[in-house]
Amino acid sequence: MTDPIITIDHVNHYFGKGKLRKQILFEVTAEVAPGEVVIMTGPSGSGKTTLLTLIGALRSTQEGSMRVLGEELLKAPSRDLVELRRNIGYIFQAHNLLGSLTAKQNVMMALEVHPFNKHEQQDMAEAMLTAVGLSDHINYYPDEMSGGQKQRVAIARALVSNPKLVLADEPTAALDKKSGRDVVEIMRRLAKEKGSAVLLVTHDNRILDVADRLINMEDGRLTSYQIDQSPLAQEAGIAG
Ligand SMILES: Nc1ncnc2c1ncn2[C@@H]1O[C@H](COP(=O)(O)OP(=O)(O)OP(=O)(O)O)[C@@H](O)[C@H]1O
Repeated sequence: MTDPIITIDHVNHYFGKGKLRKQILFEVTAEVAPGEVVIMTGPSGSGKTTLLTLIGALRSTQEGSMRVLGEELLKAPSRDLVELRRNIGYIFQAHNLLGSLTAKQNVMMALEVHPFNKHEQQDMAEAMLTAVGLSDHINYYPDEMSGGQKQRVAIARALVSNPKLVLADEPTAALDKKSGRDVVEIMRRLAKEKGSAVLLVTHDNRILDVADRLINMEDGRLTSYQIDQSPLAQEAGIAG
């Protein structure tokens, strides 16, 4: 059997010091396999983003074991974390595009640490922007694009290097129904074709069916559920 891309074992996480120290994650245990698309749902403030940033090596694991792409993150030296981050595609809420660069140049930046020449980088960036529906905006600057278009550039940037792991926090929040579906379909295709794992956090019940598996965070504890038992689906009256 192939190794999981993510293995989380009894992870606890705390914010604050001394009397203000507060536990946010409790004994979180989970695995994500290559090629798998996992969607994490859960109420605001339940710890989803905290877990995503721990998995993405953007925050130090404090307790428990966190293995990502074969690397143990607990007590890992920072140079290993830097290396690991190159193999992860991040789509977070603040899309952090560089205003002085065009859409294509922003996407090409993600290829700089990879062994492609300029010409290949340009072709790959254009192909990925086309895949997210931005073929007409390749040379636009962020200021000239809508929120949804900027989000799509950020998604193209995260996916262009075919990362083994994609972590996405509300990737469809700024998108209309069709664009939202398109981008999650692109992520799903990447997972299936390249054996990458995709873990995405969403409140968008229109995309839950894209997942192979659903997990739910509540008060810092993680549980699995079936799509027809989804708390979001039930809320929206689409259960069953
Ligand atoms: N840097 C921090 N310092 C202290 N507390 C924090 C910090 N970051 C998050 N928290 C707290 O940790 C808890 C979990 O936050 P987190 O952002 O992980 O939740 P979430 O499930 O992603 O919420 P949302 O769906 O609103 O994004 C919240 O109570 C939050 O206030």
